[in-house]
Amino acid sequence: MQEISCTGDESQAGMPWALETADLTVKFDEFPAVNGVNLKVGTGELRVIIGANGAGKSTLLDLICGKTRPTSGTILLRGRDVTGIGEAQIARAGIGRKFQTPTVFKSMSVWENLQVAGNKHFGVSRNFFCRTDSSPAEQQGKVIDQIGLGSLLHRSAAELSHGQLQWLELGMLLIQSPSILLLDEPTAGMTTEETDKTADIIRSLAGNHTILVIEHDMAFVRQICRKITVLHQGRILAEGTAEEIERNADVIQAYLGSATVSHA
Ligand SMILES: Nc1ncnc2c1ncn2[C@@H]1O[C@H](COP(=O)(O)OP(=O)(O)OP(=O)(O)O)[C@@H](O)[C@H]1O
Repeated sequence: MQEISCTGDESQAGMPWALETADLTVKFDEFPAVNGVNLKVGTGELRVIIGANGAGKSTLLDLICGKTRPTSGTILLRGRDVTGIGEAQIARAGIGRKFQTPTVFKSMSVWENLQVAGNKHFGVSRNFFCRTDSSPAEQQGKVIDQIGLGSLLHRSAAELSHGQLQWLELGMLLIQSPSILLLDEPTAGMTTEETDKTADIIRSLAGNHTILVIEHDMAFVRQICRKITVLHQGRILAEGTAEEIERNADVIQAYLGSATVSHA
């Protein structure tokens, strides 16, 4: 397994951050759901975002992937200002978002789902979006290994377990070779075994992809052990390792000590 810095504080050696937000804010009817967020994520870093319900985590990802336009502030991808350019263009710039609810085609097999995602990518947007020199077949083989569904390729997606569906959806995203992956509660509803496997998959992807994960399950967060950003009422409350965050009095008061933590 590839070892990367736990903190993400490694020097960028003059290189722009993979992802940087400056004073990022969105207001809904004057309510600031995300409020002046300054986030810096290094290339290949695995960053976890935690916070109580309503802290602004999903809205932050919505802003980064272009689903929601900010009221003010900027979003830079590798130093390029992509603020307000829209979801499709952000995807072409290399950001892939996985939501909680899988959107696979249940009537198709695992293989066919990967084919559809691959064809869409290699057929239409390869020139804009591709981050790999692999052929479509090589890319598909690599992704099948990454998500561990090699023995289920001809199984109908309708027959997959919840965890297997989530991995398939992740594979459909990976086939598009995004440089930045945004994962919204990737272990929601999973068994312990599925959660462990998901941790392995995500850890193995870090380094080659910059990854932002929203997660409530602190045991899982500790397992993937990377720098954590804590959001509270739309603002960054704290950043640090799991150990630092779990000792932080403000975080304990605002989040970890509350009953809103689902699986901690
Ligand atoms: N489109 C919208 N219109 C109005 N308010 C919104 C909208 N989207 C989000 N909000 C509000 O912004 C705040 C942040 O919501 P968000 O979903 O980002 O929180 P979260 O941290 O992801 O919470 P959870 O863990 O429950 O998913 C909440 O108070 C929510 O009600």
